Amino acid sequence: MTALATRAGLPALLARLHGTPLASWAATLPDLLADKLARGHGDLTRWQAAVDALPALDARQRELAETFHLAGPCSDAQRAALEQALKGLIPWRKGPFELFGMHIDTEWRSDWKWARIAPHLDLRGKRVLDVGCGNGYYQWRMLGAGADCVIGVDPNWLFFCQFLAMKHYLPELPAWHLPLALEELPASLEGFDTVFSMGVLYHRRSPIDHLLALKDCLMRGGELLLETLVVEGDAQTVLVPEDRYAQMRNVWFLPSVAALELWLRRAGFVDVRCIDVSVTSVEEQRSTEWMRFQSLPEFLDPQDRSKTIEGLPAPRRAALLARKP
Ligand SMILES: Nc1ncnc2c1ncn2[C@@H]1O[C@H](C[S@+](CC[C@H]([NH3+])C(=O)[O-])CC(=O)[O-])[C@@H](O)[C@H]1O
Repeated sequence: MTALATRAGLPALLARLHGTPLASWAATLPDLLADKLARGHGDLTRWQAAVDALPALDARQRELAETFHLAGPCSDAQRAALEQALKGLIPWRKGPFELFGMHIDTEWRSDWKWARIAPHLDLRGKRVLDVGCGNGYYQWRMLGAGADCVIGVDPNWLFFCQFLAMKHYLPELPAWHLPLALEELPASLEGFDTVFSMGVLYHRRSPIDHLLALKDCLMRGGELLLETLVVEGDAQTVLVPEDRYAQMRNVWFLPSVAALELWLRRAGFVDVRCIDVSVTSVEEQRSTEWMRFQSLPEFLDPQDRSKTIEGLPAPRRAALLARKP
């Protein structure tokens, strides 16, 4: 097993999943990951070096329930080394993270989204899958909400390395990040109590197939939390952008909440309900020192912030809960 796979905590993951419906899948992961790592990504060596440069620090105080905050003894020299290593993993999109007196001011206030969603969930003792987990920000917050273990999948190698940076300080916590797309999981895993898909559906060309794949990961009675971009309208309203949406190229389907509820029911979910609809503000998504590219303020029409720069409805996101019967 490569050093990176070991650092990703695969041996502990295999031990954790022993005796569960996920055990046979887990057994395939070392080879799968080794194969992925061999093909890697051009920048992976640089990002890996940044993770390797993180100073050894004891995060003896941790707060994951209310926010992400780690603290413990840290000299000025160690804090400078920490900052340099973490800046080697820029851009930081999801967060914020507070560690050893350093604040990573990420592009997104992901804590705001979590505050809207978390009160509607009971994750205590649950085995959770976070599809499109990004850098794992929510995985740590899910543990803070009492989840028993959280596996995230996301094919992005930078986000994988950002996750490893946090795991460096929380090595024994039951969170794992696998650099895989949902489509790379086997059919009918049926091993999770709760599955999250946040910010992924609109990137999929076949949204109903995405819902079916998420259902396949759930045990009977398990719960899906689906969060995605929506538009206003009735059960037959869906926006398909002609080209870009808020400058993003790979956006396909933006349904209304009613249409999304219908899709979920057609995909075989029950107890479908919308728990939140929020228009994304320019305070929630913006450029920062840790993400210097353009962000939402530049993607909206400067004369009319209710529209994107392409003249489409500005980002509005809905979170829905649904159960697998
Ligand atoms: N097929 C796929 N399988 C798994 N992951 C994928 C796939 N396609 C894209 N991704 C990943 O899905 C994430 C979408 S971001 C949401 C992050 C977090 N969930 C959030 O809710 O902030 C979008 C946003 O900013 O909302 C990216 O990290 C992709 O690499």
